[in-house]
Amino acid sequence: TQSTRPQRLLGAVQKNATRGDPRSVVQAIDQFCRQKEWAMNVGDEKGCILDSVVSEVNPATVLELGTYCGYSTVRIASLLPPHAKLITLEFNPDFAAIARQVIAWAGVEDKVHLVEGASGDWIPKMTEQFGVKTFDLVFLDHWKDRYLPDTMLMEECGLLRKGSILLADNVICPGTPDYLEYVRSSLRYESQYFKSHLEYTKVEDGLEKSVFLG
Ligand SMILES: O=C(NC/C=C/[C@H]1O[C@@H](n2cnc3cncnc32)[C@H](O)[C@@H]1O)c1cc([N+](=O)[O-])cc(O)c1O
Ligand SMILES: [Mg+2]
Repeated sequence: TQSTRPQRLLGAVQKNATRGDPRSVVQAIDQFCRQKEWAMNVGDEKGCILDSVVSEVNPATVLELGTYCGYSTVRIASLLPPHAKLITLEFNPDFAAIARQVIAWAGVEDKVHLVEGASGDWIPKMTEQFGVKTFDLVFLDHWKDRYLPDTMLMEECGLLRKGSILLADNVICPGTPDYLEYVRSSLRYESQYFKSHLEYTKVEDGLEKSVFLG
């Protein structure tokens, strides 16, 4: 039977990356996406901005919405201090299965908790299920029409504290207009746009970094 793109991406990781070396996994995926098949990873250019925000925040608790194949999961996890926890939500079981293997190949599984399920169902259960009170950093990269409702849900569930950082991918392409309007106009956020390009292309895209002011 035909393989899927995520399966071919995993194959490229197992062929070209060194087990236990997260940066080589990131590099292998970027090479696969540039030379073989485009895939919706945050990519190398926006990935550097992601890296700088993660390093600056030095978070103890991170939530990622939309694991896909685990590219940004591995990128973030490779920069986390010991004992830090990254919870990543993915509701597509096929993508989750690939991501688990990518995360394992990178050797960062001890820092990552991949939850197979929908953000809308799991955000209200974060505290009771994982003992997380608030998130220091949230990376939004799932369906673009879920960014705003899930942000409001995180606020309602008390998962954001004064200083929590939201970092959102694709605010230009494919675009998240309602989310962008909200974080840029709300008095409860201080927002900043990092201009970049859509992964592996010359099309404009960027990341929006929003600090929750409490
Ligand atoms: O559509 C894009 N991303 C959607 C990503 C979606 C991923 O998050 C999961 N998901 C969705 N809601 C979920 C709720 N809960 C859990 N997982 C969820 C989906 O199963 C998928 O694995 C996208 C598109 C382009 N593009 O150029 O077209 C570029 C990008 O960088 C992108 O991120
Ligand atoms: Mg994206």
